[in-house]
Amino acid sequence: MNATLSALTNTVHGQLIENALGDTAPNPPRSPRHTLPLPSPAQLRQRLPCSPALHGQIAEQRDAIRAVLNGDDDRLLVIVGPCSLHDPDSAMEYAQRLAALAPQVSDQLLLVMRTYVEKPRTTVGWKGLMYDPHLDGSGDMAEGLALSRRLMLSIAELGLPVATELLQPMAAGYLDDLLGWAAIGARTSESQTHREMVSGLDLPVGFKNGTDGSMSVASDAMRSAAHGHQHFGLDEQGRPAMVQTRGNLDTHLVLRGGNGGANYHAPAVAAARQMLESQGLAARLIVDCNHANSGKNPLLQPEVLASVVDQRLAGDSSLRGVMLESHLFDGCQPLSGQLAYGVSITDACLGWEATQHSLLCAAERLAGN
Ligand SMILES: O=C[C@H](O)[C@H](O)COP(=O)(O)O
Ligand SMILES: C=C(OP(=O)(O)O)C(=O)O
Repeated sequence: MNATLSALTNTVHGQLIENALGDTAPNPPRSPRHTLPLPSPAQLRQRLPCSPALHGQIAEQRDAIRAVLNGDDDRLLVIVGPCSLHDPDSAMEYAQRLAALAPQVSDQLLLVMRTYVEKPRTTVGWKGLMYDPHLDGSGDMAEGLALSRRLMLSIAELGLPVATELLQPMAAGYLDDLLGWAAIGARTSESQTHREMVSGLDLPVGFKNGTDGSMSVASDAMRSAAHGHQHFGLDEQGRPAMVQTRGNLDTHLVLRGGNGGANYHAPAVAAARQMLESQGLAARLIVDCNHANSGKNPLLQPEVLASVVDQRLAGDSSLRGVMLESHLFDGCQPLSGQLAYGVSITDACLGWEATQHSLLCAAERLAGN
């Protein structure tokens, strides 16, 4: 390994780019990139298979989520869990708690676990378990893919529907058979490549509004993804392929706020609904309670959730779901030194106790108690 590569593997995250590109980096690599082989999606699926029973469960969960989003089931969809998974033990402890809560609220809420293994970064930072499972910048993506798939399988085996953000279209084939729901994030809703990918997925997908608050990038995305496409992609064996898709009608808008502030209050929700309807799209909305809707203060998420419940009780049936960023404990921590157990290393989260309390309250209020 040359000196720059070894500096990359030994350096704390956040310093990586500086060390790789900075003036002081010894022996910069001659080639601007270096490649290492990865297994194909088919190889990983064969190594970590989804059993026929689990496959059936996931198909039923997708239909249940579709029924909520279409309004055939008037429960509220709740996509809840860590901003990112970085430690299998705390991820599984969280999943076990959520799986125990799910039946207590299932008359009113359909719980789905955020199982996020890829993180879009504003500039640079840790990009998720799939990219760097050892949390040390070594970028062991082969292990990252396997660990991500193993975790999703274990969470699904607890009976929970699994949700993730699909960020790298080439990586979707390693995991998409395990998903009940997927998001396209605020930074990629405008991307044609992501819209093409969604058009070939057989699952409900939420497009987030842009980081600037623009809702039209998401409605354009919904219209694009509803169409069939022909696009460049990979087949199951990882070979370059022309992919032909059928179009995905199970998409919706996720309101996450933007640079101008929150967009979960009734006037913004009404504007979103009107915009969708004026374009011939179904008015199906999910409110992300964190990000710009909480001003990145995760402890405000219960207030956002309570507002969605108020709006539902006042008769707004376009609000079909919410998303919460929640971990075992409140807050977040930098990725350096000894990490505290159950605390996010990306966006700050709401701790489990407050999460459970707000979901129980929401269920009780929706039940009319
Ligand atoms: O939810 C996650 C973050 O908001 C997103 O990944 C961007 O994070 P960053 O601005 O810290 O890079
Ligand atoms: C990155 C996320 O959100 P957004 O795309 O809204 O910033 C997320 O939900 O993890």
